[in-house]
This record gives sequence, structure tokens and C-alpha cells, in this order.
Amino acid sequence: MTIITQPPVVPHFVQAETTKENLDWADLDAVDLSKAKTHEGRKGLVKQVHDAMKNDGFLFVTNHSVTPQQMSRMFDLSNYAVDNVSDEEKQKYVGNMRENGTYRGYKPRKFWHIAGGVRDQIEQYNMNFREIKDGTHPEPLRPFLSEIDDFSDQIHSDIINTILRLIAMSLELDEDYFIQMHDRSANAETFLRFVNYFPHPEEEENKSGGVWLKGHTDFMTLTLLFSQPVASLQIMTKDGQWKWVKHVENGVLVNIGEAIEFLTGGYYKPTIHRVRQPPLDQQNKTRVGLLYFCSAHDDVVLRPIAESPVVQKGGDSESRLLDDKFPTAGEYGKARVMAYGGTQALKQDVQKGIDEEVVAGVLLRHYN
Ligand SMILES: O=C(O)CCC(=O)C(=O)O
Ligand SMILES: [Fe+2]
Repeated sequence: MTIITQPPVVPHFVQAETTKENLDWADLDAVDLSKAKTHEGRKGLVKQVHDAMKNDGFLFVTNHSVTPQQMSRMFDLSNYAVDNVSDEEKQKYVGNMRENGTYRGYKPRKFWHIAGGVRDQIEQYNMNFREIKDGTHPEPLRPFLSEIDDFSDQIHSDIINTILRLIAMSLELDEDYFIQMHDRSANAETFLRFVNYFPHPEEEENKSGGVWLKGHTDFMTLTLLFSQPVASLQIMTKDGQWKWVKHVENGVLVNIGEAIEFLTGGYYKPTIHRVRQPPLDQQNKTRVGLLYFCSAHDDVVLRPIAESPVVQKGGDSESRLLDDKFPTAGEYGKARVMAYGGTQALKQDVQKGIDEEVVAGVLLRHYN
């Protein structure tokens, strides 16, 4: 007799209602990925992607291949990874960010210092893209690893590769220039993140000015943030104002990271963004997040691309590299993960609200 075991039922995570508050929203462009299936179609989108990346560093993609049902299911699994796994099991899979410089495993709450002695209330589970199916993961997640792996594969080939092609074209490079250096054939700090943001006690909100995750730029090549209704993410505009990011149903927000800044000699700049306390009507709701961070292979040297006429022409006014040695994606990522959110004394520019530190020979800024 064969016994067929059914996978356990993952409780449905009911998303919050969208906020009724009239917040100061960012005006972000939406790119229709259904038009990007052919080379000709992609050609028609290059200018739009170029302008959005150049002006905001952020854009929404819509009409990608992820269905609303799939999206909802992945949010359920994201919540499940935090809500349905025992503390003991989480402890077994806890990440070792300070020593290993990688976001693999659980990040417990209060690991990062935010401001004024307040520590984060963010719990994450990070899965490297090469270790989803074959890696070791908490017991409750094991029945779903194939499904999660398929999702990561789908968004990588559909969304990441399309945006990489459009960026390559905008730099007058062969459209496949970035594809192979981001694929699964070699080690890279590319990972899917399941995350819950929990509210802080009132007195902590006062001390940290309601900031849940300090203003920063992502160090990788591209980040995908799967849109969800709790308003909390803000981006800094070119003239230094924080604007809220509005939820787009089934939308995926893409932002460029520092690796693109280095590879383009500063032609494209990563966007400064932060996470803060949601508006009043959403404050009793856990904010469940789903993100995909894509890095180049560890051995890719982050130097300006010599083959791109755009990079060669439109260099940077201010290089953040403090010496003339370019780090590899692996070295830089590792140094960033190790250094992030410690309580070390940073050089402060109180007037501008910016803290500075040097990581892997690169000047890094934290925005309050
Ligand atoms: O949760 C979000 O909306 C953004 C998180 C973020 O910026 C990050 O984890 O790097
Ligand atoms: Fe980020």
C-alpha cells in the first residue's frame, strides 16, 4: 500500500486594506513587460526603462508572468516562514551575517541598530537561489521547496533577465551582456526573502522617528519588491524629499543597486529608500514582505564597463571608491552584510542627517 501524504495547508495571509490616507506618493513609471517578449518589443521599452532608472532608480513592472494567485500564495508562504516555524527551528537555521557576510537563514528581530538605541523589529528568512531545492531548510518549509524554487526561477528568467536586457541595451551593449554573470551557474548572493515587519512600541517610534529600516541603497544589481498594501516604503527623490510608494495590485517594484552604479561608473545611481511606520489606519497589521535580491556572480569585478560607449561617455562626478581597487561582487556584498546595522560609531553629518562609513574601500552613506 502506498501512503500519499498531502502537503500541510498553509494558512491564507489576509492583506491589509489599502490606506485611506492621502500620503505624499512618489510618481513612479510602470513598464509593461508583456511588450518585452521579442527583441523588437524590448527596443521599444529601452527609453522608458532608461529614463525611469536614470530619474528615479525605481520602476514598477506590470503584466509579468506571475499570476495574482501565485503572488498571493507566495505571500502566504512568506508569512508561514515566520509565523509557523518554532523558535527552536529558527535557531537551527539562524543566519551568521556578522561572521559569514551572507544573508542565508533567519535574521532574528533586534539584530540591527536603527537609531537612538532602538533596534529593528524585522524577522526574515533568506534563501539563496542555488540552495532552495537542495539546501537544508526548516522542517515546515520542506514540502514547499520545489514550489518556491520554481517561483524564484520564474521571476529570475521573466523579470530579472528582461530588466537586465533592457539595461544592457540602454548602455549600447549586447542585450545578453549581463545574463550569464547573474545566472545559477556560479555562486552569487542572490536570494529570495520572506519577511515580517512588526510594529514597535510607541516610545521606540518616538525615539527612532518612526523609522523601521534606515535609508539605504541596496548593494546588489537589482531588487524586486513584490507590491503589498501596507504603505511603509519610501524613496528619496533627487531633491532630497521622502515620498511614499503606493501599492500596485500584482505589481513588482524594481530598483537598481550599487553594483549597477559601479558597473556603469555612476551613470545609473541606486535609489535611497527606507521603511517607516505605516499610516494610522494600517498600524495594527503585520507587514509581510516578499523580495528577490539579485547579485552578479561573486567573481565579477565591479568596474565600469569598458565596452559601453554610454558608460565611457557619461562618467560619474563623484566616485565613492576611495582607492583604485575595484571590489568583486562577492567581496563587496560580504563586507556590506557584515557591516550593516552594527552600533559602531559612524562619521555623522548631523546637519544633513547622513552617517558615513567605509566598507570594502567604498564610501557608504546611511540616511536618517
Ligand atoms: O520592505 C521593503 O519594502 C523594503 C526593504 C528593503 O529595502 C531591504 O530589505 O533592502
Ligand atoms: Fe533595500
